[in-house]
Amino acid sequence: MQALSVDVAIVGTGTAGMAAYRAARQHTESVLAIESGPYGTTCARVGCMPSKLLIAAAEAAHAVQQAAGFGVRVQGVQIDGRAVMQRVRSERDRFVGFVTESVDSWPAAHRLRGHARFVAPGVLEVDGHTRVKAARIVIATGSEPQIDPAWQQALGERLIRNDELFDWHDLPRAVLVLGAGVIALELAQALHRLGVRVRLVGRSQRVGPLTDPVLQALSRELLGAEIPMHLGQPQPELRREGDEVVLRLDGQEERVDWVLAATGRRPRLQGLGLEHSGLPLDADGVPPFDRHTGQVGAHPVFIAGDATAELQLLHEAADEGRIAGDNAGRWPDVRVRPRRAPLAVVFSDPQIATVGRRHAELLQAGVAFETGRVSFADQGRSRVMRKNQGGLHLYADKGTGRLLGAEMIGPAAEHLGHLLSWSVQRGDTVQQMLDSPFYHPVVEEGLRTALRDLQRALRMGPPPVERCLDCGPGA
Ligand SMILES: Cc1cc2nc3c(=O)[nH]c(=O)nc-3n(C[C@H](O)[C@H](O)[C@H](O)COP(=O)(O)OP(=O)(O)OC[C@H]3O[C@@H](n4cnc5c(N)ncnc54)[C@H](O)[C@@H]3O)c2cc1C
Ligand SMILES: NC(=O)c1ccc[n+]([C@@H]2O[C@H](COP(=O)([O-])OP(=O)(O)OC[C@H]3O[C@@H](n4cnc5c(N)ncnc54)[C@H](O)[C@@H]3O)[C@@H](O)[C@H]2O)c1
Repeated sequence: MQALSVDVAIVGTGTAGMAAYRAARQHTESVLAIESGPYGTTCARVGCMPSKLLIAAAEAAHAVQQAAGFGVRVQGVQIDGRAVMQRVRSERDRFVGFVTESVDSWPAAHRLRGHARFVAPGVLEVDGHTRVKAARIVIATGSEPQIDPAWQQALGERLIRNDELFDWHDLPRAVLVLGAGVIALELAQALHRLGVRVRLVGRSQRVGPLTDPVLQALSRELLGAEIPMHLGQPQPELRREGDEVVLRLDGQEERVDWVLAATGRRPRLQGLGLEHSGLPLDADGVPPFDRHTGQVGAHPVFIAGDATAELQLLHEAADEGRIAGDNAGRWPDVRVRPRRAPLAVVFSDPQIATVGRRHAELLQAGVAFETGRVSFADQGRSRVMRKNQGGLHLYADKGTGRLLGAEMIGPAAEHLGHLLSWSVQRGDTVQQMLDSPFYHPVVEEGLRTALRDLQRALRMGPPPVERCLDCGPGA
């Protein structure tokens, strides 16, 4: 067996691992990045990018189908499933190509292929061919779908994950989506809009990530009006029949080609030999770590990205990788790094965004806060575009009026979410936000209405003017 000794070993070359590699290399040339799967990152290969490519095709189909609402009639619309999937795959491959080019540019001595696992503290064995002694280790192994093994057994290869979906060469006839979280909503709606017969089955009544009860109910109502949903089904009755899966729902049988499991992702830590690492593990088997340094206790081990079981998002993985890699490189001079305000977006239609501290987190922490609300049902620009549905709730600290967080489902949530998270990070007060420019007619005028409502709730401003004409019609 080959024996290597390095300053920093990085397990996993996804987004977090690649960022860790670059940061560690600022301090030492003795870096080894170990990868067991294909290069290219989850985000580019089977996550963010192919899902948004599929959604983009679905948006195009939906826009054509909705054109009649503007008096524009389109006849003979056809969705060419093969062409849709061809574009998804070829654009996906282009994004993956950029990533692999980057990894290929690293010195060969810095790259090792194979599955790494701890055999002792500071020692990794890679596929039985190499033993690596590392002064510092970064765990950046990502996450994997958590799937009920009983479904796997009953459905075999008809039960798929997002990974398989993006390799389709054509759109199927019918798909059952298990779960009502982020992946389920994005993919179920996209497939539905592309003409696939979709059934979404959720175990509870919850739809998507919003925790504010009013907005959670609105998510259920708005998305449930379009995507055929069966909620409150903890044990759906599923059986395989040849190449089909038969689902029994409310006494009726449905036949689908595929069952997409979108039931959450857990850190990919099994098989990593953590029991030999000398690291403490929490009840879920994850090493507790400091999110400002990435360090696990006082050990020379750092963890980053989806492997942390925290926010499973691309920008968080990149930040965590940079922090962990920099600290692994500079160890023992470990530095504390500030983190960004939380921001998460679901690319459903309407989009969903959460910013800063969510409603449930504020309640749980016993924070004294007020809420400002706006409905987009009558918001001017949203109505112009026939996107006038949804709501935005803003939460601000009583006494200081600082924005703490927001939840929304509605038009342009990806953009409003950014404005709001920047304000949360800066510590803006509601008054400072209201003093900022608002153009007319834009969706952001809806945000201004919510800010005015919040200012009134905080008792820091007058009640908002009903149908304020100097704000512009429909603001
Ligand atoms: C369908 C889908 C859509 C998504 N959409 C978005 C989005 O729109 N926006 C967003 O912000 N986020 C999105 N995400 C989340 C985002 O993709 C992840 O948060 C991010 O990719 C995590 O990066 P990572 O580096 O932690 O993990 P990964 O990129 O998965 O990298 C981990 C690497 O570690 C390797 N590895 C694991 N174990 C070992 C081992 N023992 N030895 C060697 N190598 C190992 C794996 O092979 C893998 O290459 C999406 C995720 C999915 C699944
Ligand atoms: N737009 C984005 O940024 C984006 C898109 C896709 C994925 N992601 C990331 O990927 C992560 C994983 O996505 P996800 O949708 O798999 O997770 P999720 O946590 O959003 O949703 C999981 C869903 O599965 C259900 N579920 C869990 N266990 C179940 C069981 N045993 N039976 C039936 N249902 C069950 C839950 O009730 C929930 O509806 C997200 O948390 C997110 O961080 C982000």
